[in-house]
Amino acid sequence: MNIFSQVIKPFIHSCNRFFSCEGGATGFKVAIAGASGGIGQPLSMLMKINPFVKELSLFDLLHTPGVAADLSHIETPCKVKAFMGSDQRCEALKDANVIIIPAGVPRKPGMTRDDLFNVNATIIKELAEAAAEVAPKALIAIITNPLNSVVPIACEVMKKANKFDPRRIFGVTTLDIVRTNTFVADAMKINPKEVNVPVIGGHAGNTIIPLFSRSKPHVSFSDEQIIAMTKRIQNAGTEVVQAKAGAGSATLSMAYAAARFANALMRGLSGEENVMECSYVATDCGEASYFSTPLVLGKDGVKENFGHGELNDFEKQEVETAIPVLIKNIKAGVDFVNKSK
Ligand SMILES: NC(=O)C1=CN([C@@H]2O[C@H](COP(=O)(O)OP(=O)(O)OC[C@H]3O[C@@H](n4cnc5c(N)ncnc54)[C@H](O)[C@@H]3O)[C@@H](O)[C@H]2O)C=CC1
Ligand SMILES: O=C([O-])CC(=O)C(=O)O
Repeated sequence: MNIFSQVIKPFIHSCNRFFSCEGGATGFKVAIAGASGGIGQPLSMLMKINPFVKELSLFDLLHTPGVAADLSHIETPCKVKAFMGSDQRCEALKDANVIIIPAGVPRKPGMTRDDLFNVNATIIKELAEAAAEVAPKALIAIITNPLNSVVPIACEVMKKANKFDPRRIFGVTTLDIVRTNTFVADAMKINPKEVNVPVIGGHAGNTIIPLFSRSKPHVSFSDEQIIAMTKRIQNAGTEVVQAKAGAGSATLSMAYAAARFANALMRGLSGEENVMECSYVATDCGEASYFSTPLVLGKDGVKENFGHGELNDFEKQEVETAIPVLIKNIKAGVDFVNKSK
């Protein structure tokens, strides 16, 4: 049996949310930092079988030669290269079109995402410094937590290096959308592929704001159902952390979500029109200087930021609650870079 034509190709066609490439397979270099981890390994596999990817550069402090050797046997044209240790960081990222960053520690039960700041802030700072030097035009998709703070860290580093382009740095919030679509589809007893609900704000607790008023298809949930579902989405990461009972946080669903987002970035890069995803980016649309909103993606990253658009009263209240939390999270990231001159 030919695994590629009989298994992977049909799988790719059935997953059009993260494998459609209408613009044609131009062939991009994708670098993954944190490639040996719980997210990094399945994400690397999904990139190896993505038709847009011609070169996959795997970077981590550990184990990348083994991960790369394993992936390199998959029968797709994409070439896989391994880079291990801090002294290979720059070589790994050099001239990448897309850099995806799941490097850093995950939560254990009882921890908040903010508890990861002390370790992960430095990791993001070092990776952003390397990207500024060797891949200043890359689209950078950051997964690492606390997302609300580390995206500002990457942007501040780029500003210092005079390489900042707000269109090119993204906090990946796609897992919140993926979860919302799944939970809505379950409640409506329909196929999740038919559901699309934007999720705005940030990526921690009550900064995660699903917009049921803009759900496609329209949902007619009661106020109680909306409140319960919003709380479940805001707590979904913790739900996985508790279920894994000390063995980390969401990895497989996150790898899926990151693959969907990276594919959207590459669809935009390849010239496809009307590619839309929500992501946490630098913005001047509101009170918080970083906010996740629906975006159109193009050849230079963000082509258009729609802001959060029209909200109902419940959603307005959720945004008001989120803003001071986001402002505090953003300040922590900005201060971290500016204090460690
Ligand atoms: N944005 C989101 O929706 C989500 C974010 N996350 C976050 O993603 C991050 C990674 O999670 P997992 O993959 O489960 O963790 P993991 O511990 O399984 O993997 C992290 C990997 O990063 C590597 N790493 C550590 N320091 C590094 C450095 N300086 N350079 C390159 N690689 C380095 C480690 O060696 C390890 O292989 C965590 O911070 C977690 O909180 C997790 C799920 C969802
Ligand atoms: O909850 C965590 O620590 C990981 C994460 O961000 C998520 O699953 O949404």
